[in-house]
Amino acid sequence: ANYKRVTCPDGVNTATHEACCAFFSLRDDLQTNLFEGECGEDVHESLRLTFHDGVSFSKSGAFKGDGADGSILLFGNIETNFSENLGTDDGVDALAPFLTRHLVTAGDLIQFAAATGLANCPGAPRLQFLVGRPNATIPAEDGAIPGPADTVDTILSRFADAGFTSNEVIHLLASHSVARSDTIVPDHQAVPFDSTPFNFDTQFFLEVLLKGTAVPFNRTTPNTVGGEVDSPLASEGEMRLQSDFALARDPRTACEWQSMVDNQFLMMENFRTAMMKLSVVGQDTRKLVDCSELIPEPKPAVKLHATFPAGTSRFEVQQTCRAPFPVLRTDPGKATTIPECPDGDVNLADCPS
Ligand code: HEM
Ligand SMILES: [Ca+2]
Ligand SMILES: [Mn+2]
Repeated sequence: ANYKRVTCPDGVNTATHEACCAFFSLRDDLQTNLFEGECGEDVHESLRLTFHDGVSFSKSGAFKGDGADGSILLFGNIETNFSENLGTDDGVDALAPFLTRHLVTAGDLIQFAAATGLANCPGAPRLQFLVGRPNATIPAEDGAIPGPADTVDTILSRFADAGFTSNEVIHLLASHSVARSDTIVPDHQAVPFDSTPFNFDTQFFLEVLLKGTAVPFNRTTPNTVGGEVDSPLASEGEMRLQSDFALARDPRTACEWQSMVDNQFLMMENFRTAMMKLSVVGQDTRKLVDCSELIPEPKPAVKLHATFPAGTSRFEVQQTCRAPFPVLRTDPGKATTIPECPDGDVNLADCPS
């Protein structure tokens, strides 16, 4: 019965299964020495690794690899060079030391770092966490991860081959509510995808639906090769991915996308459920042990309702789904700068650590 708890070798903690014991000290180490209790860059990068590790899997056999097996950490010198994995070397470099300090597998480490770190993001769901993914023995293959310049057809078929429905693809993109690009805008890092990159809120789903007008940093044209299109908040420093733009408007996915605008709890539940799947792609779940008890209770949402950023309104919504659009307030005043640090600071150079 599951009420029996084991005492861990550390003599302090108890757990439902001894396989969970290694994660107490890992959790403290990650929170203290990497995430610092915040929803910052290292949390975002860790969360992104779950995608680049897991979606390399292929049901059809078109690509070799065992999915959420930690291959991107263990074969980082190979996989981080794939063009769609541009920028993942940051997350790999950040997590690698934890692999040597703790007796856990690389696949478990990626999922644990993502779930633990995400709990620092206000409004995030508490993710399931299973233990026991064997270490990857081979690297993933190049070409398996869809990129931001890809068509909706390409993206949906690649995700389908990894085991995901089109609805689940949209659910996973809630991750882009806590996301910034380091590689697409030339000479700029940490360029956000929504106006609240440190909050797991529905602003992302709203803002991607607004009419794009320009690209950030006074450039004249988007980096289309890099998958960039015009953003609605260029003067605030926000950018937009072509893939997000297209998925928000495609007849196959637009209604699923719109359904999460101003629906915090639906977005949380959708993401939690889709992440249960992403975290075990290619794995035999019968051999995994549930250690979800190790995942902290996430910070509550600070902004329950989506708002039109100052200067925008429902007239800028490019709606292709026929369902009624939620009625939202517009932020008062003039457009404000998007914070660059989790503590609200607007200068990247001043972020802690
Ligand atoms: C259609 C599929 C997807 C595409 C084309 C895509 C593309 C991208 C791109 C181009 C970046 C910016 C990387 C950089 O320049 O630093 C990014 C960032 C990010 N992506 Fe995705 N992504 C997709 C799906 C996902 C999924 C499924 C997840 C996780 C569940 C995810 C999580 C993230 C996160 C958290 C970041 C931010 C990383 C950071 O701030 O450092 N993405 N994505
Ligand atoms: Ca956000
Ligand atoms: Mn980054």
